[in-house]
Amino acid sequence: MANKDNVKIDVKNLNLWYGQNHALHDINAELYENKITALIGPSGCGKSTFLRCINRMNDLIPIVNIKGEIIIDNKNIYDKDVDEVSVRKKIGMVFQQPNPFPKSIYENVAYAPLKHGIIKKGKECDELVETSLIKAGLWNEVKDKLTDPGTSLSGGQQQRLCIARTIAVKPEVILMDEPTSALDPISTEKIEALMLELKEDYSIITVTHNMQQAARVADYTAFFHLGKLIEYDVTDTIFVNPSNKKTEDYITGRFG
Ligand SMILES: Nc1ncnc2c1ncn2[C@@H]1O[C@H](COP(=O)(O)OP(=O)(O)OP(=O)(O)O)[C@@H](O)[C@H]1O
Repeated sequence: MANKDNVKIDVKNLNLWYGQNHALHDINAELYENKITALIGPSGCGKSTFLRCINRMNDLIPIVNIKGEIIIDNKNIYDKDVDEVSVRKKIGMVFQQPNPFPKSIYENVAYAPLKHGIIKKGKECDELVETSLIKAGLWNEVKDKLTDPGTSLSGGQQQRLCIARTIAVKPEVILMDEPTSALDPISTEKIEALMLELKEDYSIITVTHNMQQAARVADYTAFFHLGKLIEYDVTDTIFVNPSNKKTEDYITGRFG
């Protein structure tokens, strides 16, 4: 796959084991800046595992063993001198189930930037909360009730709140693990529109079971099967003219 896009994340010979279970096999891929990359494939093929490698979330699981490199801005994030907290600040994550903190809407967005010392309380913080909520497309719906609990919002609003919370720490990459699978079609549409806006500022990697969603939003699509990256290309090629029979079978619904 030859193109002019800038590489943001370079994955080299990545292997991962959960104890004896070899879950990722020799993954090599260049993921691009200001693009949306969709990870697709049947259940258990390793999509979420791969996604979690990109912000070192698998480090939290004791039985995990990882070999290989993930190079972001010329630095392997698995090098010994890299601490995983700084990685997670740079690489934000949005989960399948919206998971606001049991705090107000305002505090959900302000908590991490205050904790990391990115901003001070007061005007600076108010501004960051506002711009993050605007970018997440939620400001107009919540500006008059910032002290209400985050959990009082609808599921779709909660997911946009989680996106605002992620943006507030100024990441460069946003990982999304099935961000719309718990949402209704209208909320899904809003999140997809938001993803297309956000890619102007961030590189987005998203796991999805929804083929239409991948086709609608992703610039690139990676098809995984049994822990292997079978095919990775621009989305149109994957959906219209895949080179691997397994990809074609999956896309056309013959398995998975
Ligand atoms: N925390 C864990 N501990 C042990 N094994 C795990 C863990 N998480 C995932 N696995 C195993 O790793 C393999 C890949 O799972 P993973 O969740 O990455 O797949 P997936 O493609 O995201 O699946 P799904 O679409 O169902 O979410 C599976 O065999 C799974 O059982």
